[in-house]
Parts: sequence; structure tokens; C-alpha cells
Amino acid sequence: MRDHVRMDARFLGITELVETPSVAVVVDVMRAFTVAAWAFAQGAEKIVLAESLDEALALKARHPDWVALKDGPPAPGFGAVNSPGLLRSVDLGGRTVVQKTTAGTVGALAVKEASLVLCAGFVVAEATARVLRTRQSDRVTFVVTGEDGQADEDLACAQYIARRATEAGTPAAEYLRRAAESRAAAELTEGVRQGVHPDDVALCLELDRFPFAMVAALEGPLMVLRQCAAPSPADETSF
Ligand SMILES: O=C(O)[C@H](CS(=O)(=O)O)OP(=O)(O)O
Ligand SMILES: [Mg+2]
Repeated sequence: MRDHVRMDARFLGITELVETPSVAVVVDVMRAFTVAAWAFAQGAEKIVLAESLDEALALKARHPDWVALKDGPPAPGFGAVNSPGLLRSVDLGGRTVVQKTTAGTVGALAVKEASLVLCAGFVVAEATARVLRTRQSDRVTFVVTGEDGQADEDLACAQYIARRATEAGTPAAEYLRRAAESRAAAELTEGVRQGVHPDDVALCLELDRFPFAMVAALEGPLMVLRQCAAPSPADETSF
């Protein structure tokens, strides 16, 4: 693979999305897509991204074996919360998870018509960058889901993946430092957010914890997130 190849990367908040991108990377470090990656690691078969809490509950009612997951505190009808620290002790073998959160799932649904939608956080950064490299994606829209596009943990991760997709040796430390010092990290640490495990921030900052990427696509009326094996380095080509 050749370093310093070209990729036109745009970084937009959810409300700044005025047209459907071709390739979108939707980033939510704290915590939706760290949680999604953990759900796959715990055996989940797929994750349905719900438009609303009501839709999540309706899907759960129609499919009693599915696991509904939301952010905030535990709530009736929801079997899990949006916390990697809490989810890592849950066996999800073969299960379908229905996820609804404030930012991450909203961002993915906002680009559901895109031809490729990757959902990402630091835990799947390299695998995500590798998909972009292999596809030779020359124009990529990064959806910075938190705080109307200003969440620094999401922007830092998006910028890291964008650089990593074109410069194999990009060091992660400065990007991880920004995420560690973000408002979201402080709120999770200080108990401002609910449904939190003490290890959540650290788990969200685990670089390349998982070897897979996560691809969301419409399956009938539902937006479904699935894990996708990262291409091997031998499959990568330069732009
Ligand atoms: O669970 C989270 O960390 C947030 C919820 S909020 O920002 O505390 O309201 O949701 P996410 O969509 O994962 O950013
Ligand atoms: Mg977030």
C-alpha cells in the first residue's frame, strides 16, 4: 500500500447533512458504536437501529427474543443499556439487538440511503480505515454525531480514521488524548450521564480492540448493522 494517497474527507454534524453521501462513516465513540462493537463481541447476530423508543419497543413486542437497548437509565421493556462496561457481561449469542440512542443511531439513520454506511469508534478504527482503503473511497463523509458535530471525541476519531485510511503510520495518541478530555468523557466520569459503568470511558478509548468493521444497510424497512470482516492487508490497493 502507498502512503499519502488522496481522500476527500468531510466532517459534518447530523443537521449539516443536506445530501445523501455515497460513502458515510458515522462516528459515535461515547458510546453507541463502542456498545455496538461490544454487542457483536458478545455474540449478537445483528443490530437493528431504531428510529424511536416506541419503534424499539414495538420491534421487541413483535420479536420477544430480541434485546432492546437504549441510552440513559434502565427502563421497562429494555433489556440492556448503552454501556460497554455493563454489556460486556451479557451473553448475546445469536441474538438480535434493537438499539436506540440519542446521537449514534440517529446519525446512522440520517444516511440510510448512502451506498456504504460504516459505523465506528476507536475500538474498530483500523478495521474501518481498512475498508475505506480497500474500496479506494476517494470521497468520504464522516458524520460527527455528538453535540451537533462538535463532540471532540467523535471528531477526533473521525479525523484519525480519515488519516489512517490514507497514511498507514498515523499515530493515535493525540486523537485519543482529545477524546479522553472531551465533554462526553467528563460527563460519563462525573455521573452526569446515566446507565454508566465506571470502565465506560476506558473501554471507549481502546484503540482497535476489535478486528471487524461495522456496516449498516437497509434490510426492507429496517436499518441493520452487521459486523464485517476487515480486508486483509494483501487485499488493499493504493488509490
Ligand atoms: O449513551 C450515551 O452516551 C449517549 C446518550 S447522552 O449523550 O448521554 O444523552 O448516547 P450516544 O448516542 O451513544 O452518544
Ligand atoms: Mg456519543
